[in-house]
Amino acid sequence: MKLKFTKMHGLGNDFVVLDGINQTINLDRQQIRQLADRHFGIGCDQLLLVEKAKGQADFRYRIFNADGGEVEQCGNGARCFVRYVHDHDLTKKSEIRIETLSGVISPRLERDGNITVNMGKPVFEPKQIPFIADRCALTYQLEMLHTQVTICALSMGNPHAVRVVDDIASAPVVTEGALIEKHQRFPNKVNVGYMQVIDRNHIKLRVFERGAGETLACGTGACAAVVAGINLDLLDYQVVVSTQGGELTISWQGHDAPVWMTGPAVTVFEGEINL
Ligand SMILES: N[C@H](CCC[C@H](N)C(=O)O)C(=O)O
Repeated sequence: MKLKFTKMHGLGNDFVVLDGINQTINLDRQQIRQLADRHFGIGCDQLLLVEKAKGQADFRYRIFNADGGEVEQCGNGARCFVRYVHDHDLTKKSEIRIETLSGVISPRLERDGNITVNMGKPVFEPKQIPFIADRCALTYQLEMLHTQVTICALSMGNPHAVRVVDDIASAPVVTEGALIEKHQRFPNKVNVGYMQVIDRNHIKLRVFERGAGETLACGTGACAAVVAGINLDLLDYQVVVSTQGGELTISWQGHDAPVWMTGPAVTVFEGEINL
């Protein structure tokens, strides 16, 4: 099967984007893993599928991690999605509504080339983790680590666990992140963010992503970290998030307000692959 694809990234979080409107796409988990493989395939953190909307939105947006699992949300991917549908003449609108497994989000192309996305409302998930939730901070014994770890567990449509650390460079992102990702406290596994607070309007962030490992940037992870930081009274309502791949601007007014994310989206190349 010949498959046309577009290679894109949002701050180095990279994607294979497929047009499921003008070509029929039926990939199984193994085929997605193969496309995402950086040696035997194209290579990406996530595969994004553009489809016709099922409801009133403009498009359906499906997201698959490099391990082949389909997930609820991807923030960097949402910015690439709107850039893609514009560049491929699938829409003339500068703001679109896209259906995801966790609801409808609306990315908007800005005049400066950046993209702003209403990422929806954060949800704190004490109910899913049987521990006493002190605001959003859950302190519990991580059996595998035999240490006391304090995290904020919340959802941006996809699950996130956020830790505040003093030094992002030495944070145990790959070792501890891999353990928390699959910890039994998170029945659907979890994305693990490590946040260093620089000041009330600036953090540094690294994320060990569920189903992909550490990525250069994570959009929903940036949203989750800012929400957690505001909730812990460490941050003001608008924050620059410095990731290894570049900067995102995240804002959240608190309570029932949605989280807003602004950042870039880049097309690297178009290609075709025999699968
Ligand atoms: N690994 C995530 C999906 C991709 C999220 C990330 N790439 C973003 O930009 O939000 C999960 O399993 O929920």
